[in-house]
Order: sequence, then C-alpha cells, then structure tokens
Amino acid sequence: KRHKFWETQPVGQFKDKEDTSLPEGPIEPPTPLSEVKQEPYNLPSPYEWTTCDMDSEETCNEVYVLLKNNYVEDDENMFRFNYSKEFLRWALRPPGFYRSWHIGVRAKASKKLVAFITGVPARIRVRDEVVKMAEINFLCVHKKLRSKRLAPVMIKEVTRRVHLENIWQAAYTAGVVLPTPITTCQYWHRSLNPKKLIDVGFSRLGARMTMSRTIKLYKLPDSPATPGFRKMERRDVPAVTRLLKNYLSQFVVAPDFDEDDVEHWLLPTEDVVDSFLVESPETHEITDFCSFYTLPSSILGNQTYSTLKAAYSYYNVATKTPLLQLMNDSLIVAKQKDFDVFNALDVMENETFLKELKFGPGDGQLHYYLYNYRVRQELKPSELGLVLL
Ligand SMILES: COc1cccc(CC(=N)NC(=O)c2cccnc2OC2CCNCC2)c1
Repeated sequence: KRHKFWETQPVGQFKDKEDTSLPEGPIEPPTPLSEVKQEPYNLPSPYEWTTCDMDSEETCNEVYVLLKNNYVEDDENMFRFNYSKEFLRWALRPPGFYRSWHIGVRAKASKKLVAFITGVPARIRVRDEVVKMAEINFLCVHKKLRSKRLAPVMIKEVTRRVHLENIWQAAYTAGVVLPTPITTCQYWHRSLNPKKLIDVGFSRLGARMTMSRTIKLYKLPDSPATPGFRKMERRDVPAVTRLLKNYLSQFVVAPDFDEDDVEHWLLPTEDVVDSFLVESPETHEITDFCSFYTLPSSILGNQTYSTLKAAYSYYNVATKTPLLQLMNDSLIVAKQKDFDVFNALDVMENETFLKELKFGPGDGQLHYYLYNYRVRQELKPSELGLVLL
C-alpha cells in the first residue's frame, strides 16, 4: 500500500537500501526516443493538460494564484509558501529551459488551472560524473482535488516530456519520506525580526526571556563588517564562476555551473535573489561570495500580519574571509532589506556557523532525491552542494 506509485519507478527502493553491491549510477538505461510514449498520459475525464507559458502575464498569474492558495504549508499549517511571479519566471527560465516542462492541468469546463508541475534542465555532478538532469519542482494539486491520484500521472507526464528531450535523470526534494532519500537535511532559522516572529507564532519567547532581551539577543550591526563586501555585478560573473566551481568540487553532489548558469542563478534580481562578494581592497581579487533567495510565506490566520518575509541561504563561498563573518554579513544585509527570518539547510559547510550565528533548528526535514540514479550510500548533508528553490 505504502508508496504504491514509487515502487513502480526507477528509484532506490527501501528493500535495496543495505545492498551496497548495487553499482552507483543510472538504474535503467535510456529508452530509444522512438520508444518514448509520444502522446500525453490520460487524465481523469474532467481534466486536460495545458502548457503554462510563464512569459504570459495572465498564465503566470494563474500559476502564482494556484501556488499561493494550494502549495506547501508548514507542519502546523500556519504558513504557506508564497512564491512571487518574478521569482517563478526566474526559477523556470534558466539557460536551455523547455516551455513544455511547465505543465498545468485545467478543468475542461471552467478552464481553471487546478494543478501544476515543472522541470528545468541542469547539469548535476555526482562524484566525478556530470549528468544532464531535470530539476523537478512546484508539484501542486488544488486542495479540493487531493487524493484523486493526480500527482502520479503528473509525475509520469513530466518524466515523459523530460525523456523526449533525451534526459533520463532528475533531482527533487520533498518534506516527506519517499523511496529513497540521497540525504536528509535539517532546516534552521535565524530570527531577524523576533518580535514579529513571536507575534505570528513562528517563534516562541524563550524560557526566562523577555521580549526586550530577545530583541537585544538577535540585534545585528547596521552594516557589514568585511572590507570590500559589495553587491555582485555582471562584470563579476567570470570570477564568481571560477570561485563557485572550485568550491563546489568538494561535494559529492553539486551543480556544474558555467558562466551562463551563474549569470542567471546568481546575478542579483530584486525581490528574487541577492548576491554579494568580497573584493580585496588591495588586490581587487574576488575572494568570497554569499547569496540568498527571497521566498515569502503567507501567514494563515493572523490579524496583524499577512506575510512573512523570508530569506533562504543559497550558495556561499569563503576562501579568505571566515565563513562565520561572511554569513554574519549576509544576515546584516538581509536585516537591512527588512527580512523577518533567514533560513538555511545544514548542507555544505552550513553547520559550522548555524549555532554560533544564533540559528535555531526548524521543526522539519527536507529530503533530497535523485530519479533513475543510485547513490552508493546515503550522503551526509555536508556532502551535498545542491540547493533547490
Ligand atoms: C515559514 O513558512 C513555511 C511555509 C511552508 C513550509 C515551511 C516549512 C518547510 N517545508 N521549509 C522548507 O522546506 C525549507 C526550509 C529551509 C530551507 N529551504 C526550505 O525549502 C526550500 C527548498 C525546497 N523547496 C521549498 C523551499 C515553512
């Protein structure tokens, strides 16, 4: 009964978990393109497939509204991700993207968008193999259509469309345990606006703590400490690419970014992604880099506030500046930009700064998965160099 769908898919199965004799790499070979199913999978009769053109203001708005009302909530159903339209356009149109991988489901009668799933192409290195993959994200079924088994057919359809582009692997995350995580991450939160976080129930006042003591505890300087700390600009793309490629090479799983990827994913885009670097005042060498993306959450059922402004740690590289100091500067600029909270996973070297910078553990986990690619044994989060949106 459990995982009826996932037991039919080329993913690491729980029963194979201990079998270290199984080789690392693709689980199934590619299918000849002529043998890939040419027509879409069948949906239940009231529904039809649609391709969502995110360049269309109208369609982008339909996707935004569907996600705003029906996408992922925290375990206590107090918050729901509220990805902005400009964020969605950024997330779904990286170099080489396929419009056909932005898949919607409409009710035939009303033409209402009731479900969504996406893929974007990425080159992901697993140890020393660079693999073309699809990063799957934004799987969302309208609350009123849950348990109609729409998700399995949507996953099969995006898989079919990825196969049509001769790509046979994928990467995705979920808050639930499916067969079989390549790693399981803890998430952590650093309060920037503790009064609001306590008022909305995101945080609780610590024992023997007053509000004024709590505000003082999380207070940050008004400006970054590191000399040469500045916003990334287009002219920095080659140097940041070199810095990032070298840094990510230490992890077992990481994106294989080129300059076009860095230009898309890491150049600052207002209210979407912020990135900063340290340019040595003496040598003008770029020695460090930090970035975070903007993902607000709707606050469900609070009279005073409707939105939680959250920054999510993205890619950070410290080669001269201590990582602790670099990340504290990241917190400082996030506070300057009026974020309420700064979130991070315990991936890469993040656990070296989380406690010291006053992050508190979140109440959930994020599991990472690869499709049709077996990893010899489960990774430690510190071996993972991949952050999905
Ligand atoms: C605070 O508002 C929330 C609204 C919905 C869910 C959650 C909890 C949660 N599930 N958080 C995460 O998944 C998370 C926590 C820290 C860093 N990245 C994260 O998820 C990212 C990456 C995966 N796709 C969603 C965004 C919180």
